[in-house]
Parts: sequence; structure tokens; C-alpha cells
Amino acid sequence: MSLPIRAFIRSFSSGSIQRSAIKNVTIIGGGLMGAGIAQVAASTGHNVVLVDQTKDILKKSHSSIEKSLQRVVKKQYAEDPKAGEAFMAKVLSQLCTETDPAAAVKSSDLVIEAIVENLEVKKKLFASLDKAAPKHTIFASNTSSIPIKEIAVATKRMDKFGGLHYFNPVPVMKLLEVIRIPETSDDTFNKLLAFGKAMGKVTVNCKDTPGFIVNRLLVPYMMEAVRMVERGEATPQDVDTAMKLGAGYPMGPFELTDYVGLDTCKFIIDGWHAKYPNNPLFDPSPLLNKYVAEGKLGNKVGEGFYKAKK
Ligand SMILES: CCCCCCCC(=O)CC(=O)SCCNC(=O)CCNC(=O)[C@H](O)C(C)(C)COP(=O)(O)OP(=O)(O)OC[C@H]1O[C@@H](n2cnc3c(N)ncnc32)[C@H](O)[C@@H]1OP(=O)(O)O
Ligand SMILES: NC(=O)C1=CN([C@@H]2O[C@H](COP(=O)(O)OP(=O)(O)OC[C@H]3O[C@@H](n4cnc5c(N)ncnc54)[C@H](O)[C@@H]3O)[C@@H](O)[C@H]2O)C=CC1
Repeated sequence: MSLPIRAFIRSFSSGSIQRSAIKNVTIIGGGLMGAGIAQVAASTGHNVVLVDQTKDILKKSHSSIEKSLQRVVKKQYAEDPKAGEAFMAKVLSQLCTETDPAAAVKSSDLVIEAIVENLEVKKKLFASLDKAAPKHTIFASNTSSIPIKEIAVATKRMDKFGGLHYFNPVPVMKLLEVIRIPETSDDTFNKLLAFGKAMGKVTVNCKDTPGFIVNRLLVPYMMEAVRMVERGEATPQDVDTAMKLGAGYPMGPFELTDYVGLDTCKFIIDGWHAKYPNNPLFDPSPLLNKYVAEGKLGNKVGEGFYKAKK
């Protein structure tokens, strides 16, 4: 059952959110998604280790988690700021950071990978985690577009492998796609579903098909918006206004591309184009490529199709 964010935090504080067998969670990648996943996992009573490549990156992840938590707490505890402070301190005490993935998975029940959208990099990571993690540890990838099985083959625990695909911003978006490959055991899949529910998410079961459910529809839509601008048919501003006011979307496709990250969008579309070269829905975009080459990666760097609001 879906919960608005306030009710969700309240239900966690009062202990009414469903518990799962998974208590210790390692999240690899402390960017946009990893930081959000870490925040919500810690907010729902899990012990979280967040891993990234350097201490500096992890400092930024920690500060973005604190900012997001402050937003949540400010509203949830408007009438009881002391309780809000206590909640925030408890959440932060359940979250630690680490730069060594092997050390971070030593007592982990579940590893969620949220690193760069690149198959070879993800496989290399999982192959090394497979050697370092205990036998019972479940592995999951938050990939947007790479088949889960292509990543899982890097390990010898395909029965304990699945996909957990979160949505940005993780503290707000209620959906979690839970993906199984043919090798995923029922026990693993049920544990992943229960974990998603314990995080307060509404889960949908997905097969390991390109883009699962949401991105199979969202990616062609966003790319067609970019192509519309390339053809000179409309400006990004007009497309965004049209889709917000005419279709009721909270963000237009260009605002959303900036929010997701243009580099991530490019990784996705390039990957699908290489795999399905004859599908025009997955054609790469010269405009997107140009922005990425110029370093305009979206809100995370301050500029994409738009300049980010301060
Ligand atoms: C071409 C390739 C494409 C590939 C795509 C791949 C990506 C993926 O694999 C999958 C994805 O994630 S796709 C992206 C999915 N996300 C969306 O569609 C977000 C759309 N935007 C929104 O929902 C709202 O603008 C949003 C919720 C973001 C902001 O809402 P508002 O505009 O109304 O702004 P606010 O009033 O500031 O926020 C509303 C409530 O949410 C709280 N909030 C927002 N951001 C937060 C954050 N980061 N942390 C904590 N709380 C946050 C905000 O405080 C407010 O709360 P309430 O006052 O209680 O409602
Ligand atoms: N941006 C979005 O809206 C969404 C992205 N995703 C997926 O989540 C994953 C991460 O995406 P974002 O968080 O947006 O990317 P991001 O670029 O914000 O963060 C990626 C992080 O991973 C770290 N990293 C890279 N290689 C690493 C390694 N070997 N070990 C440890 N850390 C490493 C980077 O330093 C960076 O901090 C991708 O697979 C993406 O497709 C899924 C849902 C939504």
C-alpha cells in the first residue's frame, strides 16, 4: 500500500512498517541514486554501509543525505523539532561510509549496486564482491537499462541475484521494480520483495526485459522529445510546458533529463542502440551527445538543458 512521505516516516517512527529478514545493507555508489537508497534504507531501520571510490565523494553523499533528511524531518516533525532531531540522529547513526567494497560487504545481508551504468564496470565489481561477501548475501543491481542476467553472470551466486530498480528522488518516489532472472530463487525474490516493502515502497514484479516496465516506456518518450527539438519542431521549454500542463506530468522531459543526468541517459540510449541497432526508438541523439561532450550533465553539475536552480 502506498504511503505519502509524511505517513511513511510516521509509520517508520511508530514501527508499523513491515520488517524483512534483511538487516545489514551495503550500497555501492554514493551518487544520486545510491545516496537516496542509503537514506531510505537507514530511515527504515536498516544498518547501512555506503561505498564510493573516494572519501571526498562520500562526504558529498553524506551531505546530500543530511539535506534530504532535513527536508523530510522539517515537515514531519514541524511541531516537535526535538523528536525530529532525535530521528535524524538515529538515522545517521545507522549509516556509515567506506571506500573498500570488500570490507563493506563482510557482514552484509544485501548488496545494492548503484554505480555508473556500464556493464563491464558493474561485472568487475560484482566478481570481486562475490569473493568477499558471505555465502548468504543477496546481490542486486539498480541498473536502469542493462539486463540483470548480463551482470549476474560475473558471479557464482545467480540464485541470489536480482534487480532492485529505484526511482529518483528515492525518498519521494514510491515505486520499486523488483526484477528476477530465471536463476533467481524464490527465496531470494521473496526476500527482495519483503525488503522493498520494509523500505516503504510499492513493489512491482518485473521480468528481465529491456528497461523493465517504466524505462521501456519512459526512455523512448524522453528521446522523442529530444528529437522533436533536434527537428526544430519545438523548444525544450515549450515541450516541458506542454507535457506538464497537457499531460499532467510533474516534470517535462527536459527537466526530467536534467534531473536524471544526461550522462546516464546517454549510457542508456547508447547501450540499447548497440544492442538493437534497427530500432529507431533507440537511435542516439546528436543534441544529447553534444551536451554530454560539453560536460552539461544536468542538475548534478549545475547545468544541462537548463541551468540548475540554486
Ligand atoms: C533518455 C533516458 C531516460 C532514462 C531515465 C532513467 C532513470 C531511471 O532509471 C528511473 C527514474 O528514476 S526516472 C525518474 C522518475 N522520477 C520522476 O519522474 C520525478 C518527476 N518529478 C516529481 O515527481 C516532482 O517534480 C518532485 C517530487 C521531484 C519534486 O516535486 P515538486 O516539484 O512538487 O517540488 P517540491 O515541492 O520541492 O517537492 C515535493 C515533495 O517532495 C519532497 N522532496 C522533493 N525532493 C526531495 C528529496 N530529494 N528528498 C526529500 N524530500 C524531497 C519535498 O520536500 C516535498 O514534500 P511535501 O511538501 O511533503 O509534499
Ligand atoms: N539517475 C537516475 O535517475 C537513475 C539512475 N539509475 C541507475 O543507478 C545507477 C547510478 O546512477 P546515478 O546514481 O544517477 O549515477 P551517479 O553518477 O550520480 O553516481 C554513480 C556513483 O558511483 C560511483 N562509482 C562508480 N564506479 C564505482 C565503483 N567501481 N565502486 C564504487 N563506486 C563507484 C561514482 O563515483 C558515483 O558517485 C546507474 O546504474 C543508473 O542507471 C536508476 C534509477 C534512476
